[in-house]
Amino acid sequence: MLAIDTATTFDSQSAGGLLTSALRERAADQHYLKLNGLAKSFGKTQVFAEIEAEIARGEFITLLGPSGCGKSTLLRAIAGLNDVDAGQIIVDGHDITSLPPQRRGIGMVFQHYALFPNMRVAENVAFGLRMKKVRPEERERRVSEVLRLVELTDQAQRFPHQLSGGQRQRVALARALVVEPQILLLDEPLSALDARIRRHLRDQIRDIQKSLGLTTLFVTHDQEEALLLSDRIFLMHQGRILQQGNAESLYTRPVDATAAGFMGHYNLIGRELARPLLGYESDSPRVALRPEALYLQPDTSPQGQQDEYANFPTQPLPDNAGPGCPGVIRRHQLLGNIVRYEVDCQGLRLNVDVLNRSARQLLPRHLRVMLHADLDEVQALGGNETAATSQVSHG
Ligand SMILES: Nc1ncnc2c1ncn2[C@@H]1O[C@H](COP(=O)(O)OP(=O)(O)OP(=O)(O)O)[C@@H](O)[C@H]1O
Repeated sequence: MLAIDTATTFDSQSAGGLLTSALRERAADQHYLKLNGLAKSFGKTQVFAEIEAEIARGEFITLLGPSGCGKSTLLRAIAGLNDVDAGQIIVDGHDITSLPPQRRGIGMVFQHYALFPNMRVAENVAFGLRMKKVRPEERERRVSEVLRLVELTDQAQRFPHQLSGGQRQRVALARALVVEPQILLLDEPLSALDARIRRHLRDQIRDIQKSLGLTTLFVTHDQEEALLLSDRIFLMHQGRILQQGNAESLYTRPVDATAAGFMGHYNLIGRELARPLLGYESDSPRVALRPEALYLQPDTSPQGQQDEYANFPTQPLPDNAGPGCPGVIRRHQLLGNIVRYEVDCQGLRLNVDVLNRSARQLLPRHLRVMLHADLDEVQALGGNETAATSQVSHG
């Protein structure tokens, strides 16, 4: 009896202990990389300020924003290539803010692959290990492993000038990975590549990152790339993180007009037009609506051009469709499987996306249409659209 009691007590204590340490570990994993109040200026130019972020172990984060908003400088600061004026960078509980780059355990790939032209692929990849005085047999094992990972085994003995742009960038990636970094930083690694290679390498990077569970920060100004790749996106504007969240929350719930303007080709509509145009009452000064949340129908009023509606693309209206507002097609752009129409309505030019099913269904310029909004998708926006408030939405 006593033995059983003792055993029970012992078990529950050890289980409790295990549980606590598992919880502690999980909590530490959630805050694996912390950026606390980072700020940086070059002379009088403030590049970024008040950067606050918590990144989980294994997360893929994209820093997204227009040119000059401070993405690269922030990434370089995390790598230790730039110092910061204020704030801390914490990795796994350790403050690395003042450590030199080589002691941070961070790998970085730049837009322009800085490979050594006189070294073969395998030597380029082995360089970091050589610097760390890793033994030759271990070096060889790790180089061949990482070359296999980036699918370059067959190119190991080539020189950089004998490789395509995509292959060179994969060498750069292999070079960053071979030293087994804790964090991988990618500064627009795809932007010098053509569209097809870019898509392939993008998928490859994501697969490798997932298979290694590697905490990764990726810089781009391409919103499609950000939406496709990321666990979370940090949308940057003028040196601040304007909004952070997963792709769905950034795309469908922008915090303000700046975020809306950058993320989804949103239509921004002032309060005074929201009612006549959409049939939407708003207390906010502006509302935003994605192009795919607007629907086109033939104009059945006497002014409509009945004989031109024969091939009108059928688009069932959503349950909560607005009453409709007459408009006129001004032009269209073909975006692959989407046709984006510009439609004039109440003095505004609005973007409307329609599935590109058939060339016969393309709507001609000057056609009169009715425009209906999906009222469930209307986003009311705050007043100060350029304010750099940071909203965290893990949604
Ligand atoms: N070494 C430097 N000295 C002075 N100003 C700099 C320096 N590096 C960057 N800047 C300035 O800091 C601002 C942010 O630059 P940064 O390269 O971080 O932006 P970015 O968002 O990465 O832009 P891009 O997408 O064009 O690369 C820019 O105004 C740039 O001119």
